[in-house]
Amino acid sequence: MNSLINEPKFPIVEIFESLQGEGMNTGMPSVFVRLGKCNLACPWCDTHYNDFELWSLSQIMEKVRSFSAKNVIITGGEPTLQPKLSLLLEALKQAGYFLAIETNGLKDIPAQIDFIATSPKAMYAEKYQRRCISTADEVRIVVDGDIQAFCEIIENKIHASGYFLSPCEKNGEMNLLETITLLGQLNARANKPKWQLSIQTHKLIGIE
Ligand SMILES: Nc1nc2[nH]cc(C(=O)O)c2c(=O)[nH]1
Ligand code: SF4
Ligand SMILES: [Mg+2]
Repeated sequence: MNSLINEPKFPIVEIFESLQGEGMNTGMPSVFVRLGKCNLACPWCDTHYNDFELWSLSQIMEKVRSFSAKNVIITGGEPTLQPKLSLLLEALKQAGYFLAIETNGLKDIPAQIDFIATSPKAMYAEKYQRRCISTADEVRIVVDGDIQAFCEIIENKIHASGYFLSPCEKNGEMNLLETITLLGQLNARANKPKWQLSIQTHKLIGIE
C-alpha cells in the first residue's frame, strides 16, 4: 500500500516566487502559495480564488522547494478556511521555511505562522465587530469608501506593529488622493497609532 494515497490535498490556485509587493516586508523574496476559496466576496477582489486544482502535500512541497526563497507567504483566497492547513504548515516548518500569512482576519491563525498580515474589509464591518483575530504583525486596509470609523474600530480590535492603508484599484485606477487624505486624518489624531501607505508595488512594476 502506498501511504501517499492518504496524503491531504489542498486547493491550489498558484504557487510562484516573487518579491513581497506590499506592507512592511516589501521586497522580501518569497514563495507565494495561493490557496483557493474565500469566506468573503469583495467586489474589487483581484484573485480568482475559485479557480484551483487539488494538490497533494508532497506536490506542494516539491514545488516550493524548486524555488530559492526561504520566506513562504500563505495567501488566497482565505487560507485559514483549510481544515488541514496545519499539516501543510508543519511540513513547511520542518523544511526550515519562515511562514507568513495573508488573511482577512476573521478566523484564527495556526500557531506555526511566524508573521501575520491581515486585511480586514470595511464592507464587512459587522463581521469584524462580532469576532476577528486580536493580534497581527501588520494590518492593511483597502480604502474602498469612507472607512475612517472602520480603521478606528480595527485599531481597537487588532493590536499590530504596523497599520497601513492601501489604495483601491478600480478599472485600473488607484484612489491615491483619497488614500493619503485619510492617512492625514488618521495621523492627525493624538496618541493613536501612526498609519502608513502600502501600495501593491508588484502591480506597478509588472511582476507577479
Ligand atoms: N508580489 C506579490 N506580493 C503580494 N503580497 C500579497 C499578495 C497576495 O496576493 O496576497 C501578493 C501577490 O500576489 N504578489
Ligand atoms: S477577502 Fe481577499 S480573497 Fe476574499 S474576496 Fe476579499 S479580497 Fe478577495
Ligand atoms: Mg494579490
